[in-house]
Amino acid sequence: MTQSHPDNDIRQAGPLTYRGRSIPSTTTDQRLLESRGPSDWVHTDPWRVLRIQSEFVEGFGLLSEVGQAVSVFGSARIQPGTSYYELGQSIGAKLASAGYTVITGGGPGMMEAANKGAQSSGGTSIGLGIELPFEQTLNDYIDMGVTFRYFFVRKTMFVKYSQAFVVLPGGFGTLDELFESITLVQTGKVTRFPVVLVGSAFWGGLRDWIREALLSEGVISSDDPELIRLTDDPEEVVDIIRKAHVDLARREFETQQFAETAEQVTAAQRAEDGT
Ligand SMILES: CC(C)=CCNc1ncnc2c1ncn2[C@@H]1O[C@H](COP(=O)(O)O)[C@@H](O)[C@H]1O
Repeated sequence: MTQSHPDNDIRQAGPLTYRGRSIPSTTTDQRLLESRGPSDWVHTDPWRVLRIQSEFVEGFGLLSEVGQAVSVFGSARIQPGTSYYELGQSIGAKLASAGYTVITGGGPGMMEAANKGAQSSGGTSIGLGIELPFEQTLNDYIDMGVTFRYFFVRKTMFVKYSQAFVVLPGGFGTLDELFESITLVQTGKVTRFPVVLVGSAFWGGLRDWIREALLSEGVISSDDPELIRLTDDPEEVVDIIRKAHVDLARREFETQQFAETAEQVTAAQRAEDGT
C-alpha cells in the first residue's frame, strides 16, 4: 500500500496528515474512482459513523415538522382481536382525537394497534422501524415511516420528538423503552414528559416491586415512583398527558414572567443609581 517516500515528505488528506513511510501510494480520489475492490471497508467504523449520521439526518427530516406527539410502546407479539390490542387501538384513537401525532416502533402487535387507532381517527400515524435479523416491514397503518439500522438513533427520535410516553403491555423491548424513559426523566435529561403505563393487571406487580424493593432499599428517591402513572382508561391517558402539558406551559410562563420582572427591576434599579 505504501511507497518509499523520504521521511520528510508530507501529505495532507483532508484532516489527516501523513508523513514519510506512512504516505499511501494512492490518493483518496484515486482510490474512489478506481475499479471496485473488496467491500470490507463498508463495515469499518468511520463508514459506520456516516451511516449513523445519515440516520439522524433522515429521522430529523421526517420528524422535525411533526407537532405535538406521543410515543406509544408495547409488545410486538400481541395479536389483533385481543383485549390488549383493542386497548392499544383505543389509545391511538384518543390521542389522535386530542390532536397528538402517534409515534410507534412501526412493528406488529401493540405498535400496529396504536397506529391503526390513530389513523382511523384521522390523526398522523408514524412508525420508526428497526432493522431486525428476520424479514419485517412497517405495519399497514403508518402514514410516515423510517426504518433505522441503529437502536440508539431510533431511541433518540422517540425522545426528541414526543412530549409523552405511553407504555402498553410488552416484553424486554418495551421494558427497555420504559426504563430508559424514566431514567431520562429521573436524571433531568428530559423535563417535559409524563410516562403513562396502561394495564394495571399487567403492570401492577412491577409498580409494587418498585415501591417495595427499590424504594425500601433506598436505591431510588421517595418521589421517583411518581414518575410513572398507571391507568386502564384510554380517556385518562389523554387527561394525564394534557394536564402535564398544561402544568408545564404554566411553569414555563411563570419562569419567563419572573425573568422579565427581574430584568425590569434591575433596569429600574440601574436608572435610579444612574449606572
Ligand atoms: C414479531 C416480532 C417479534 C417482531 C419484532 N418487530 C419489531 N418491530 C419494531 N419494533 C420492535 C419490534 N420488536 C421490538 N420492537 C421495539 O420494542 C418494543 C416491543 O418489544 P417487546 O415485544 O415488548 O419485546 C416496541 O415498542 C418497539 O419499539
